[in-house]
Amino acid sequence: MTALLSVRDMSRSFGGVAAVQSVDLDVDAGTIRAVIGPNGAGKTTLLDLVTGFTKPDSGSVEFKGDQLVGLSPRELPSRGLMRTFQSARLVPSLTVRENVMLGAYRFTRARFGSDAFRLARSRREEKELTVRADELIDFLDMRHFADTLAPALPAGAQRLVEVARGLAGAPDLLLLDEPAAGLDDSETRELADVLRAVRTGGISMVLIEHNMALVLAVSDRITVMDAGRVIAEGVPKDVRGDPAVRKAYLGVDQ
Ligand SMILES: Nc1ncnc2c1ncn2[C@@H]1O[C@H](COP(=O)(O)OP(=O)(O)OP(=O)(O)O)[C@@H](O)[C@H]1O
Repeated sequence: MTALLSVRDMSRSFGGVAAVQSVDLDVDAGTIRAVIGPNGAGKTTLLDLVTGFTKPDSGSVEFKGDQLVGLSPRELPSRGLMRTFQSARLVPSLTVRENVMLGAYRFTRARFGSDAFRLARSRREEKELTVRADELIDFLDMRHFADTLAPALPAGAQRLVEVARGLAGAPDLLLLDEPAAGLDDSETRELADVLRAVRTGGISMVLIEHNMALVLAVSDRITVMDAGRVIAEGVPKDVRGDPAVRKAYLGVDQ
């Protein structure tokens, strides 16, 4: 089976720091791939390399058979790739619904055509986007927040809005950078249910996460990084028992 996403021999240094060194990463269609590792392991840099926010020193990224290296981040949503960020990047002057709608703008075509035509189309598209955003907001059980300005939300809820915005782009692959940061235990369990439902809906995911309960609950395969390198890869049961992982990630020597 060909992987949906295939990262090969990816490297990037910043000055003397080898943030990512010869990393391979595969994500099969319909699966969740977790990337874990201690602070500074290179997880976010890897995501930045895949999504064009950082240029690699060397390496390739194949997604649905196309090379992504050299593309700008803006080009990726229309190819079916969406991401979230480590700290929520919601637009503070917009409501939850409007923030979610932003994720779906790749579906709008109103910028083409004559003015009158454009206006009519833009109204219709705005309505479609609203319906789409509300479906996702309902899916995340956040209808009571739909008209709230994003900064007024609790931190945990803001993370979920980021996830909803990513889903609004109807991606084939959603890259999630620490979606459980700031969530309490019950919110994290809800997030696990959401991610499983998203996978059932056919969307694959890369999950960068420190919360091991979430990682073990939802991941099909786990990649473990330390100091820029992959030190282990496999199904959760095997990775959890790997001595190198326990030493590097959990700080235990047995
Ligand atoms: N733009 C940059 N300039 C200089 N150094 C950088 C830059 N981005 C990342 N680094 C360094 O690269 C290394 C990997 O950082 P990265 O943020 O990818 O790790 P991480 O695994 O995501 O960590 P965390 O779990 O804390 O988010 C770190 O040593 C970091 O300081």
